[in-house]
Amino acid sequence: MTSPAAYGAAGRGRFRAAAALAWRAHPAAVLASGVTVLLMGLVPVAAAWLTKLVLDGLAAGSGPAGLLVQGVALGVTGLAGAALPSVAEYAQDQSRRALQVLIQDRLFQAVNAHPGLSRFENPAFHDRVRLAQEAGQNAPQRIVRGVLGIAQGAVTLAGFTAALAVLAPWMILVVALSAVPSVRAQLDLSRRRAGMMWGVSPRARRQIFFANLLTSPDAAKEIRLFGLGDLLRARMLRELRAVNAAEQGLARRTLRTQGTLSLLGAAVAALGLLWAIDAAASGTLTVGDVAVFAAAVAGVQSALASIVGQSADAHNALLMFGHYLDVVAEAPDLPVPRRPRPVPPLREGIEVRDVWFRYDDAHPWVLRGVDLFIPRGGSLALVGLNGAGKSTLVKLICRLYDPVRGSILWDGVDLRDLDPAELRGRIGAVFQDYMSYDLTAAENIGLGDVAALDDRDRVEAAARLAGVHETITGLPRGYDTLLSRIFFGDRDDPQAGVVLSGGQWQRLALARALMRQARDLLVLDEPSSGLDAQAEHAIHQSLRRHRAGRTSLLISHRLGAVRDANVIVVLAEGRIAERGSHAELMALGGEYASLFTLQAQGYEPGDSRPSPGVPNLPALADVPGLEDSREGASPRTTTPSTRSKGT
Ligand SMILES: Nc1ncnc2c1ncn2[C@@H]1O[C@H](COP(=O)(O)OP(=O)(O)OP(=O)(O)O)[C@@H](O)[C@H]1O
Repeated sequence: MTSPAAYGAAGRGRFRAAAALAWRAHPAAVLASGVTVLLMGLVPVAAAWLTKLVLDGLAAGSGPAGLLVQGVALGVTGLAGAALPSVAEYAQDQSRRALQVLIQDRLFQAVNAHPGLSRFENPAFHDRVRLAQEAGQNAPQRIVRGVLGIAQGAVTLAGFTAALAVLAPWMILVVALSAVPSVRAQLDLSRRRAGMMWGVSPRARRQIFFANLLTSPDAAKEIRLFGLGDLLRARMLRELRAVNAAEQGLARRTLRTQGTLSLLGAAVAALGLLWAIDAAASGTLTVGDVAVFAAAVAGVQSALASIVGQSADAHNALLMFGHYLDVVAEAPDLPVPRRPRPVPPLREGIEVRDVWFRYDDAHPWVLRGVDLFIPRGGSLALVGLNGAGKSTLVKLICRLYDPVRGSILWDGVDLRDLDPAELRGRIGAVFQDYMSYDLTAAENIGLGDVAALDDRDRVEAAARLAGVHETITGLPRGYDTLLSRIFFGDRDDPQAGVVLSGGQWQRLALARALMRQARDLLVLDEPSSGLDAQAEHAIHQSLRRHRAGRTSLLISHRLGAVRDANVIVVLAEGRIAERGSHAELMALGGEYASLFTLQAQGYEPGDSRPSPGVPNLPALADVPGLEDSREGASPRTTTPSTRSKGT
């Protein structure tokens, strides 16, 4: 557990960070807020004293002329009391808006600064980012407002304490003592609130996940086909109810605590007032004194309550702000060298040297001592069954993760010694799980090379290479057509989206990678899995011409597409099982040969025999629940499939 001293130091650090941010975002608004809240602290004290002076004057028989100054002052105080809160709110809103921009900017700079993928696959990171976003929206503002509120309460408290010191010093002690349990209870509640929010965070995340799933265009088809709507809705509600139950528990505790504290405060005020009335009856206090006494007791209590409430809120905001500071200060998920070596154009090649990798210590090894070399200008194809580790190896070559053991070398230099951004600047890649951006067709392609985003000639050239140019020119606004399933509407509306087919999206993704055609290494992870046979053939012809003389790494389950690679590497369970040219591997008669033969057989009529070395799948009729129940149905046979995830 954190010690109180360490906690205090952390709290002070967070406060300094929040104050510095607020000042940096909008100094004038912070100054204006400070001045207005201090004046607001003085108003009730001034009003009470002026009221006392007016009442005492009236009791002493002064006429309107004698009380003119006090009356005008009382009016000005009332005006200030009415106007200042609006001015303060305006200044605080200005500060809040400026702070939000600054904070979101820093938060997402920090998120972008992670060069790898591991953080994004870690649920705790997502929880922290979500809380950091929530905290970033309002925590610094709450902290600053809390401190200003405390200052305002302190001014009011000092004024009324002075009044009580004159009229009934013992009452200061009674009111102060009655505030002690309030301070403790509010701080306890604040700590519980921060703990509760962290505790329900995974549930809140799941609730958002289910809610998004229910409206996601990607999921809509399966949800309807499999009738998943009610199940997902029930799961969403289960998470929401659990979050609500935790909040409800805290709300009940807050109600109990605050109810008890209010009763205690009312009892103290009632006792004081009884004493004041008695003292006035016996002539110890004037009528004005009674008025100022009643205002002072109420003022001290409400100033104390406000100080305690503002401290608790600021304390809670400080705890939440900790999540933001943690995310912003988090070290990059992959170590980035302080002085990275430059990444010159590839001269010799890329070497994977005895690479072992697993996603974390609890996971099994995905790659087990992989060695390979992609010479400059050469093409290497990776093949293997699902889960063999092909995409993982590609991600390591792009340094989205670091090998657990072994290394990957770019012209003999370990990737760990290079700047990841510079390295990626030398690579063009399309991944199996490519992105479809709700942007125009031109932007979807141009994002492959941000510097050439507006270079229509290059965008078109990449689109032609990927065989998608004709499709795009046939769209209502050609390259400027918005491609989207979210922003969908009237055809004449420039904001309306057009929906593409899966294969068309895949060609766009390929075109995006081909924007980097001049880069040193082109990585194509299943670039054609969603294409029809004709398109696939055309694309591979085009890529073959395009890849000639360029360094490329190709993954495909369609072995016909990789047969002309210089070297084909067969991965099996994270190890290299075979390597060689197509002819060499066919002559070897191993796994590649059996997979290739099997695929070739798929195009021959009437041969459904399983090939050696390829896992055989059960026939559908052998799978429980999938027996063919149709009467007289002829038995069905299934052929083992090597289709990729993307198909
Ligand atoms: N982000 C991840 N976290 C944990 N395990 C992962 C992750 N990505 C992949 N894996 C695991 O690593 C193994 C290899 O996956 P990988 O995607 O590299 O295989 P692949 O050969 O590309 O398969 P496919 O042909 O199906 O695309 C699989 O067992 C998979 O479950």
